[in-house]
Amino acid sequence: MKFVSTRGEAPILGFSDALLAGLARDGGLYLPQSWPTFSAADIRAMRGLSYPDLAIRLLTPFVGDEIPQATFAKIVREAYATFRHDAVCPIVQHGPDSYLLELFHGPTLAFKDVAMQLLARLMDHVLAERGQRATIVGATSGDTGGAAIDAFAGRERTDIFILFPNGRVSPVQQRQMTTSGASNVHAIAVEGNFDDCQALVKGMFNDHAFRDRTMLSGVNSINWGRIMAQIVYYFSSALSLGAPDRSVSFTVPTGNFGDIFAGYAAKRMGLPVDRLVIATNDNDILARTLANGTYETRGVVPTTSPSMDIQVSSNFERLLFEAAGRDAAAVRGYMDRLKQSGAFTIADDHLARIRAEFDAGRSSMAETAETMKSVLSRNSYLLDPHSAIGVRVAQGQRGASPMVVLATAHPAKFPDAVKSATGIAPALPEWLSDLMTRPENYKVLPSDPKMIEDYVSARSRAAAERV
Ligand SMILES: Cc1ncc(COP(=O)(O)O)c(C=O)c1O
Ligand SMILES: N[C@@H](CCOP(=O)(O)O)C(=O)O
Repeated sequence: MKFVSTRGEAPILGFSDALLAGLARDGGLYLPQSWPTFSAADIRAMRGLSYPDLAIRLLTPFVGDEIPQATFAKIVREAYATFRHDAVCPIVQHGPDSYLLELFHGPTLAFKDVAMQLLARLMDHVLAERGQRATIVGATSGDTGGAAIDAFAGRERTDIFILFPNGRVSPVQQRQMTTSGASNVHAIAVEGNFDDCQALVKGMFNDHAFRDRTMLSGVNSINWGRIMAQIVYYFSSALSLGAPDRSVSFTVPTGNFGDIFAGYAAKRMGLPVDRLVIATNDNDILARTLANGTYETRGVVPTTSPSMDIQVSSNFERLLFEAAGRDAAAVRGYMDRLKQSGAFTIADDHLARIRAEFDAGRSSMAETAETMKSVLSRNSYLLDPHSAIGVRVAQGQRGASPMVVLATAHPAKFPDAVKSATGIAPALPEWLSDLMTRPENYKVLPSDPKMIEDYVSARSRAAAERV
């Protein structure tokens, strides 16, 4: 399997190189050159597989022979042994034909663990085989950072630098990033919002001299390895609801568009997915784009679902590439207009293809709080604010297929928002019970590309080896 950039001007890479590259050298995002597909009979034969076995079956076509099958299987099993639920990503029913896909049973209580536990082990393996070190950079609105730090802490071949918006993540999220104590972990509180952090990370990738000197690699969903791993739970949940003999719809709390793009990938691979519904908070750029065809950035508004306080939704570029019939020049045109004027209008035929697969809705902070309260009184189920956005938006959808809402985080990550909506302060699980008293270690830096690069460069062992 080879991987191509959405902008068509970067080298075509094999799996291991795409994994280490993160962002393509032309600023684009890697995608498989063609989608591996599974027939209905293939999918039927997946029924009853454990989550790790399903992951091995679905992901092997992407990995190919670059990692020996037995090694890949061992890595997958180790990654999912870190989860506290036997099913890894269980589904629970919360209404007639309505289900929640619980993605928060990993070490840091958010869906990011599903991909990150696998990605860290895969990168470690590839780096060890090559005898190399890498410098990992990531931007986070709260959950990616904690998951990445948990997965990479203490790993000999990587130094990890996570940029988070100072004062805009929940206290639990902040401490998951700042209390690891591992010497290869560097948490950086940036004076700015998530989009600033993401722009700084992309800027480091686009500075090719810096990129090459530090052996830069990324763990945001710009990395294909992240999306790939997230495909599996679309299959696992749909299989348990009768796929491939029944179609299933999904509503996905969305920010950077990585999670829902994994649902789109699952559909391309043969899973009978009916509708993919984008659920946004007040930062509703994607809901507006689907409604009026213009992708237009506005200022980020802080909300009670901080992980989704995002305007520049990176993975939408992958969808544009697909909707444009994989026309990289069209994607470059859209991205140039975004850079120049903060907006672009999607061509009618591209928009029609997007609307054929996706719907979108928005939940305000008041609606989200009201949903947390009503689901608690109706189902005795405590939602986190991000999952509540999914539930709220799904309520406005009508269709013949069962609706699965992705429950992307545990309520204990956002105790203030949950308490103010429901009166209940959710407790952290026992393995995190001392989190709020552990000593913190992080650096506050301005949103200044040069200062961030200098900070990373001075602490990167991969860069030191190149001096
Ligand atoms: C809890 C939670 N829900 C939803 C999202 C949105 O996911 P995505 O960025 O993949 O669209 C995020 C972060 O991205 C998150 O942390
Ligand atoms: N919500 C995310 C934002 C980064 O998204 P990613 O999926 O591209 O890593 C977070 O919690 O950091």
